[in-house]
Amino acid sequence: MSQKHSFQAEVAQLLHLVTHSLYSNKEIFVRELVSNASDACDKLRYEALNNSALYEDAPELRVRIALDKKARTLTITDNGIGMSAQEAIDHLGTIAKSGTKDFMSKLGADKQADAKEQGQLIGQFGVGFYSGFIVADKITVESRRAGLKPEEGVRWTSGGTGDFEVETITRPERGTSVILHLREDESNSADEYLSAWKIKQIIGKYSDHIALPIQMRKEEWKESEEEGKPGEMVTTDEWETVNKASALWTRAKKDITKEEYESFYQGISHDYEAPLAWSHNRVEGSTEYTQLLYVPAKAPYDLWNRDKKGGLKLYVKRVFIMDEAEALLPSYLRFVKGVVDSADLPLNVSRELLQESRDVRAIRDGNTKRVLTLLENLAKHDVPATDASEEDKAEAGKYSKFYAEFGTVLKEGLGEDFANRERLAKLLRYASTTSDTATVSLADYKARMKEGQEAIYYITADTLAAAKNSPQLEVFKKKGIEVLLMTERVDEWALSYLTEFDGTPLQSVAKGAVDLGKLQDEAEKKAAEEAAEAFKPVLAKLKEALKDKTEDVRVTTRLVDSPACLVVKDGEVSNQLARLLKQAGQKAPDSKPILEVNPEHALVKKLDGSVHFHDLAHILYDQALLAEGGLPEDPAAYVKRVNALLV
Ligand SMILES: Nc1ncnc2c1ncn2[C@@H]1O[C@H](COP(=O)(O)OP(=O)(O)OP(=O)(O)O)[C@@H](O)[C@H]1O
Repeated sequence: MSQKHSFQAEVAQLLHLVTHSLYSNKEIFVRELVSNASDACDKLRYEALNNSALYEDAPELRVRIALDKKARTLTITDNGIGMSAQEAIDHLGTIAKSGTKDFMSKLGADKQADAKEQGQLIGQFGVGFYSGFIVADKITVESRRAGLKPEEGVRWTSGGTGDFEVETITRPERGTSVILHLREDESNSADEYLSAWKIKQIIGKYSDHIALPIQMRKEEWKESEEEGKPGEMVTTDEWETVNKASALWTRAKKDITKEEYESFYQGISHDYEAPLAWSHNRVEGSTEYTQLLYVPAKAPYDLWNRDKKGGLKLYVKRVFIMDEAEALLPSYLRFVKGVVDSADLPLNVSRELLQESRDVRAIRDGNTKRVLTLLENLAKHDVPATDASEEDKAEAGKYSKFYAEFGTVLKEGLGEDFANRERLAKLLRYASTTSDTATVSLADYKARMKEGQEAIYYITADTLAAAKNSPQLEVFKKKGIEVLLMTERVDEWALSYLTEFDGTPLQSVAKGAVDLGKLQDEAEKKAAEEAAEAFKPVLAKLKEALKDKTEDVRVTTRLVDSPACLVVKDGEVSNQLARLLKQAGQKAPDSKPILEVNPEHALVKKLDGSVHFHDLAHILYDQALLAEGGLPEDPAAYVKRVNALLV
């Protein structure tokens, strides 16, 4: 008796996408189904650690692929953990991963994305089992969970539209068979997957690294018995292993090709693109492990999400233990993908135990160092010297590409990883008053510093345009002093952890009094002091008029063309960050800014003795706020005041 069930809405949606947008990359279904089969064997091996009876009489784990040209089926069979009827209903009818669910609804809402983009996007999540429907118009799954009786097997059938059927069957052998009934259409393009040669080629491409043997029926050349007729390849009953069947990371580096490294990455990450770089090492010493770490070329759409599970696949002595072992990397490196195989951890290690293990801490430190070294190498060769080797030239541009994708999260490291702060600081890149793109390193900046310059100057703003045109920059521009322009939300927070670089302090040009030190000559200093002295009575009146809005009003030399600007005290959060915090509904410190005025400006000069003093004072303040991207507290009052002066 079979029972009908409906797919969860998201599955139906995913299935629609799978069949409509992945046609350009059909063959990935082999990788996905073989990877599920291999996972099922990993799970069995893991559960059997405590219950060896689960192996029944078949301890040799393997995956078999059988082709039936007449029936037009391709069957992938594993003798792994298998599924009970309820598990088949739960796992093959719903999407458990909440990330994928969110993503599906986002994708559904974004009608702009074309089919190819959608294909690439869903590829990031791994469509998994459902990818079978790219080539099949019906899938039958027959399974029996290890430990259950033969009569407790299950058959799951679906045409990949709204529903699926489930019935109980007798299945003596443990594990799962996924039977794909290949799609029949005008071109019968799915037929190519009935060719053993084709399947072997795909396995070579995606699944060579799978540690289990993947077997297919051996084919042999048979001469024809009839005279004059040509011979042909015939399928024998014998199974042969068609993959290398050794975990890639356990092999020696020199025996692994670039293509193998890349396809291994694609297998574990579901990424369509090749990785940007990788590092593969066997670490010996007090903690022994193998690490294979990849930096992807593209950031996932939810990279910013600090709660997103990142992390590496953890193996202990080649036994798969868990995915997304986040304890193996700090959060700011959550984009790194790869594998760690430890020789020391206990096989029954849990996520909780990982957090406390000293070995894990040593592995995490080791992984962090490796990734930083990898990035440093990319950075070093980003712009190759003219006499660089071909190998070095191949690395050109990779760091810029990396930084554009992942620079923002790397910055989180300043606040998170104190031990590596200096190394991280060297990896940072910013736009500056001499470069619109984020290519200036702190070391480049230092090398270009003016004679007598004592600080690395920077400004934070919402946009590059706002940063570039900010009044606080005027004196720096006039004197030809470079200022770093920072426009990311994380910048100010991150820089609060980096007060100096290589012995030179970092100084926000919007915080504290401007002190150009030796960059200002004596005559300039004297003129400024005199101007301040002469301006004292006006200042006193200004302070009084603006006492509710400002902490202080003072004369400045940082302005050239603008009448006024707002600054905050050293060590306080900038006005811009305070606004961001408020917008995000978070508590922002309620400190008042300091208004700095330019005594040389016509508008400021006009203040003295003006009948409109009060209005002018408020306009000055509101304009300073507008100039840095803020809004007057009472915009209507501002407009009224300006208009009163205009008419
Ligand atoms: N061959 C199999 N043996 C046992 N269980 C399986 C098998 N194939 C799939 N499953 C079960 O079905 C679930 C869903 O599979 P699916 O491939 O859609 O997603 P996944 O494997 O969890 O995710 P991903 O493929 O992105 O890693 C699996 O988590 C597993 O529980």
